[in-house]
Amino acid sequence: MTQSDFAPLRTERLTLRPLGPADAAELHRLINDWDVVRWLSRVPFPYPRELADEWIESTHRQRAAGEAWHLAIVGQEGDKEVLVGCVGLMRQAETRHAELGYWVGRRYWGHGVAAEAAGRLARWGLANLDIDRIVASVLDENDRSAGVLRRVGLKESGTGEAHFLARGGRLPVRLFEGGREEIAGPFTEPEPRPAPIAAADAAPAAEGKPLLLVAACALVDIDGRVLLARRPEGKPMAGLWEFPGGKVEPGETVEEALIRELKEELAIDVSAACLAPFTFASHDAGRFQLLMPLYLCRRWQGTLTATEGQQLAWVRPNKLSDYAMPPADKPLVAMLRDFL
Ligand SMILES: Nc1nc2c([nH]c(=O)n2[C@H]2C[C@H](O)[C@@H](COP(=O)(O)OP(=O)(O)OP(=O)(O)O)O2)c(=O)[nH]1
Repeated sequence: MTQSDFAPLRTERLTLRPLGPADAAELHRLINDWDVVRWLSRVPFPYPRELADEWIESTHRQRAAGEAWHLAIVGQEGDKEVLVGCVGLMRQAETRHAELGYWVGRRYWGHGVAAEAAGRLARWGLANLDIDRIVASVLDENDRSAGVLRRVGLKESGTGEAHFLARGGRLPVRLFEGGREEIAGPFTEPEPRPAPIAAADAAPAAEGKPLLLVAACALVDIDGRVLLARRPEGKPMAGLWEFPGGKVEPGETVEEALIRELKEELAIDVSAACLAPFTFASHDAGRFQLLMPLYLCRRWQGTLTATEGQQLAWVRPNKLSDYAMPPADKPLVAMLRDFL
């Protein structure tokens, strides 16, 4: 397993990348420090030099197995890249959550490095892993780390106990957790555009909210499977699976918008004649009312490609509910399952 199995994640000041054998000496120098280790539950003190090599090796195995993503936090000092600390996500498959952990070398404290790195990895995890929540815990008196978690968007949810290896016993911890809405951003669009129905005599949307018209399509393949696409990191509801499509732009018909979106997102050509109206979603999305006609389409031209790097999945109708989807889509899934 090489470092290239994971594309580095970047933030304004940092790079999060897999650890390599060449990081071991510096990692050991940074972590073999009581002021760092005393806050960490699974790390011994003193920290043996060989453990750095063994642990780095194990991070590759865990990533390959889809169990944990431990990454180096790398910063820039002049034109030199320096190891600053580590950040990790450990997945709990049964409960669809991942535990967030991090540490930063003492000389890099006080610059917001931990929140920047942990926030990036948490958002990446929610958008790309099969998880719905991020959890974390901090030693009771670790206010600094509690502040980091709050900045990432996690909320304090209770108390517990954890074993602290270097302290040789169980100690009280504060528990934190957060989901997509808190960590990856609000579920609503940042700037609701004016309702596409702009005519003075158009019916006002519920409660006078702006209406967001979104065209969506269930592409159905020869085996009766439906295509779902995963909303990428950075968009509202990142990590949820949806029907391909997008907002209807001013001046477009719903079909024109869908044909454009399917071309942009999937590189396929669909003709209006192949778009069969199926049903629609009408959903109160907070600041706007979402109105989403859903079409069925079984014929298209071109090789279906994820042009925006989004994850795609062909899903049997009876498996659709295994995929986390936006709340507006829930009734559509049931209807599709009955129909297909
Ligand atoms: N395409 C699609 N959008 C959905 C579904 N369910 C659902 O709630 N939505 C919502 C999410 C967004 O608020 C809105 C679609 O917006 P979008 O951001 O995907 O649209 P777009 O492709 O035009 O994106 P952009 O150019 O603004 O980035 O509709 C669905 O199944 N498919």
